Amino acid sequence: MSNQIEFVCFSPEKRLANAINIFVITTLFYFFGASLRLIDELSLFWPLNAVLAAVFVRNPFLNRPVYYFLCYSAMVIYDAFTTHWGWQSAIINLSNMVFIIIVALLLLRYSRDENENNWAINAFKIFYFCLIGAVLSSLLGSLGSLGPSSDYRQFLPLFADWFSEQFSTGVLMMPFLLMAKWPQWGKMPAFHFSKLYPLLGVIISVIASVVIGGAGSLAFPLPALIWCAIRYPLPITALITLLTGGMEIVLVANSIVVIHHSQPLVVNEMFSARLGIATMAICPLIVSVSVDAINRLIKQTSLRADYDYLTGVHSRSGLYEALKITAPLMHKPGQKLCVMLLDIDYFKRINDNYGHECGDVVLRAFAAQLRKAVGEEGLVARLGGEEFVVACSTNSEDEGYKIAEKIRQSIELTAFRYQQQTLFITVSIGLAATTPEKQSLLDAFNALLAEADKYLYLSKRSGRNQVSTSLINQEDIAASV
Ligand SMILES: Nc1nc2c(ncn2[C@@H]2O[C@H](COP(=O)(O)OP(=O)(O)OP(=O)(O)O)[C@@H](O)[C@H]2O)c(=O)[nH]1
Repeated sequence: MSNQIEFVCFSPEKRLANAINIFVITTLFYFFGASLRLIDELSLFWPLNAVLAAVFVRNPFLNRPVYYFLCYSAMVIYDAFTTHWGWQSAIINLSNMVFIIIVALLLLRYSRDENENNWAINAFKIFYFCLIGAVLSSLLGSLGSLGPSSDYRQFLPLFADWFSEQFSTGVLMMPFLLMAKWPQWGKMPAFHFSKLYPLLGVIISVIASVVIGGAGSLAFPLPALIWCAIRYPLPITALITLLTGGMEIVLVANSIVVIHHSQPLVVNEMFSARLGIATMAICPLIVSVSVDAINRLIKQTSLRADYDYLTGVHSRSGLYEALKITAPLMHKPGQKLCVMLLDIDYFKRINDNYGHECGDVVLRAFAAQLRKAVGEEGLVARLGGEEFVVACSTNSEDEGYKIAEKIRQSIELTAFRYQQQTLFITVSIGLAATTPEKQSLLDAFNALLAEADKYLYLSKRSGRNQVSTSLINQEDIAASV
């Protein structure tokens, strides 16, 4: 579980401060929960357990018996001062501790190492761990509430009340308490009103629950909440979900959302149930739409892995993108498109003699040298291994040949360094050029690449470290370089 907001009041070194703070937080939230209590000593919300479980998860160093004991003491002392003191208080508060300890330990044991991107998995875990914690603590709590001489037929309703409260408060609060982080105001994106649509959707659907009523109306905010999940960061979604869930519980408890009777609109239970089911049915659809969008994004991203990770020059797909988008803007009508295919000579020997890491260093330096020689106007890409391609627009074939020869010479003269070693390499180049008439630059490039490949082969066969091309009188130009 990510530890994004440190609870500044806790630190592994300050044990006394930790003890005092644990005591104070327990007392404060006990007071808060007690203030919200309704009938039968059960509360509508009992935030204390979720808050303390989150404190223990976010500060793993607090997970020691002494701090658990302090929590328990604070609860019992609060009871002693405000209501009653005795075995019933001891058992009921023990049930609180059961929830806190079980949920905290399970989350620490199974979720601590996962990063926050595993939200879906963590959310499931929070759900199940709260379920386990709520069942066990409610068993104890409802027994404690009943007392020895009570009517045991009351046990089930008491357990149901206790359980539903513990479980719902835990599931609603824990995600927010665990994911919350301070907003980074400096990095906030610009505000657009459209960003509020999902939140407005939640508000409108809660209002619809009040107006329409019935059991199904409780599901009305679900699609808008999923919309929030897609549009907002996790902590914000968790906060909105917490507020919406809390609001719904308050509305039902106060009969503002009536789930048993018809409301101002003439509705029956079936109407509400159908609406609720339809609302829920659309949620998987929303999720699937978002998953589809993510998949398309991933596909697009992998297609547009525009740069080679090792050398920083274009990858093959990046080069194609550039030939489609940027190169046509720079290529003037009548200019030549020159394509050079380059292959480092005997590169395998570098790997064999100095290791693969040295090979990587040489590839990186080679690519940098290539970019320098080609300049801003030309495109450089790594096709794979030690094979590179250069595409540039020139005013004549001679100019293309001169660039190729300049590259060849600069590589030959460069001292490549790896650790204490100084290495010299050479490169073989195949060159092809044409004036693209009706063809697109990309089509012309593909045709030239095949031709350049043939001349590269010729360069290799003729002894390497040379430029081969059919275009011009190479000796004349070489002499002029
Ligand atoms: N270090 C490193 N080596 C690579 C990389 N990609 C391919 N190679 C190596 O490049 C070498 C290419 O060897 P060959 O295709 O035999 O060519 P060569 O030794 O350059 O010989 P010629 O091309 O005939 O002059 C192989 O040893 C590959 O393992 C890489 O990313 N890093």
